[in-house]
Amino acid sequence: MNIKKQFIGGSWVTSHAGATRDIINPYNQELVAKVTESDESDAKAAIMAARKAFDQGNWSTIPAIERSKMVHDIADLITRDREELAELESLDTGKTVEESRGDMDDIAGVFRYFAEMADKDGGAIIESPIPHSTSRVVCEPVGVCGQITPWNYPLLQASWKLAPALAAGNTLVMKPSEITPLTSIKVFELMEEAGIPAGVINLVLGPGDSVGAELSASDDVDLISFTGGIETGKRIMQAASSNVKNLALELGGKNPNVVFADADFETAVDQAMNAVFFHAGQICSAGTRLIIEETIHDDFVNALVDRVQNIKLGNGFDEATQMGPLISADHLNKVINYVENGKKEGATVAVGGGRPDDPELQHGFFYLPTVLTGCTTDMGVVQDEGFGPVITVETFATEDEAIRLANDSIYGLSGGVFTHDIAKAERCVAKMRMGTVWINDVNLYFPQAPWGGYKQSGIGRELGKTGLEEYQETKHIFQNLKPEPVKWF
Ligand SMILES: NC(=O)c1ccc[n+]([C@@H]2O[C@H](COP(=O)([O-])OP(=O)(O)OC[C@H]3O[C@@H](n4cnc5c(N)ncnc54)[C@H](O)[C@@H]3O)[C@@H](O)[C@H]2O)c1
Ligand SMILES: C[N+](C)(C)CC=O
Repeated sequence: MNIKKQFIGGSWVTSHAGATRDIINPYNQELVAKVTESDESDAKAAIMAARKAFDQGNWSTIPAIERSKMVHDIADLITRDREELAELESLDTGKTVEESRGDMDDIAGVFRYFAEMADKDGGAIIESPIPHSTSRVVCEPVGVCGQITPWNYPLLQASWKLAPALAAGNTLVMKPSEITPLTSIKVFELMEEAGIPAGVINLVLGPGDSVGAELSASDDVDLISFTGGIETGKRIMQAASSNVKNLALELGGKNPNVVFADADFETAVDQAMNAVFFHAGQICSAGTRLIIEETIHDDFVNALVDRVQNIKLGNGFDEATQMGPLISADHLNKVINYVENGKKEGATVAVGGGRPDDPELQHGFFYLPTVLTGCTTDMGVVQDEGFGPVITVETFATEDEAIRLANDSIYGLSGGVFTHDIAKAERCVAKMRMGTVWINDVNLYFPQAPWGGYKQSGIGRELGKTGLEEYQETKHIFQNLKPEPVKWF
């Protein structure tokens, strides 16, 4: 089996130490690929390549329209190789190929969106309050960007960083999750094919505590953009303080989905499932906290249980499969313990609550879609991000109580409200402390709208205009048109 390599300074190279890592299919634990395993010295080499390319200016100073064209070309290549990319993503993560195909379309859309933005805004003229002067603002690239991504949406999360960084004229070093590097490797091949100059894009493959830590701490990195867990985010924030790097953090969520009794019942049940069981709940914005008006609790839970027990688990490559496995044995154990703790805290398992019996699923990291009732905000299972196919159910009697429960979290990534009463929905939305709130829908995101968290769900916003601005420095340029001595001294 060929060993997949890292990409440094325009060349595909094996790691300095020669170590390798096996990439495993979480559906059956079969070997999918072998990749080179980078270490700190590889990260340093990649940072130096990005630094040199930035300082030479052969990307940052070319006309923005040329950058725009090349970022468009990357989108076209992703569309050309959509099926191959989708299959790689499913082999690596276990998610259904149908979901992966949707991801690839979203990813191509992200590159197109930022390609369009690259040459649209040349800055602004300011009305100077000083006579005989001009004042203007221009945007420049930040410099060398370190980009660290998680395993749950490997290429989607990478695209939210790669596309705006390139559009804005930066150079970069990306480190995907060591568990799921395959689509990132492939997209670096496509970016090379699109003609991105050597040194502008660099890819290192390896663990977070060495390679990722080097990117976060290096004085030659100007910005670190991280998507992943809250504890890692805190470590990166500390490391980034070494040279006061620009910092963007997209962290976890424990997202409420508030359902009022006047909501369309079928839709709310259906969407409560979509909120949490896509990709086996391994979604930062999964609606894992169902908060239902108490008058409909029993009917709602019964309807949910009826449907949840029919979710078809299996191989993501099988058209009939609705939910794949969890990412790894470690993560499966974490979800098992999370539910067991919930039971000890007093939660009741309405459906699921363990591994499936099906002999065909025994080699994969499967966990049954699970509904826990009788939950309260003081429980760990309600407060902690389990990152599995597990939904907790709480009830409320009044609108104020619903909002209080929804906001009772250290996180603030996203939330949903289901009601026919638009005024009530707007009142709730205004009080919900989250970066994204959906009314009568769940889990929607698109390149035009910003994405990010309140509270401990992160710092900054990806996507939208703000997604480009994260990769830009703003410079004010003042010019005195009638210079003469001031004679203050
Ligand atoms: N807010 C969002 O948009 C968003 C999107 C996707 C995932 N997430 C979050 O990601 C988490 C799941 O992903 P994960 O388990 O891969 O997260 P993780 O924090 O374990 O790892 C994420 C990345 O950080 C690297 N890393 C680990 N330790 C590091 C260190 N000390 N320094 C630098 N890098 C380090 C890892 O190698 C990986 O590439 C969940 O909490 C989820 O909510 C958030
Ligand atoms: C940001 N999103 C929803 C695409 C993936 C979160 O894990």
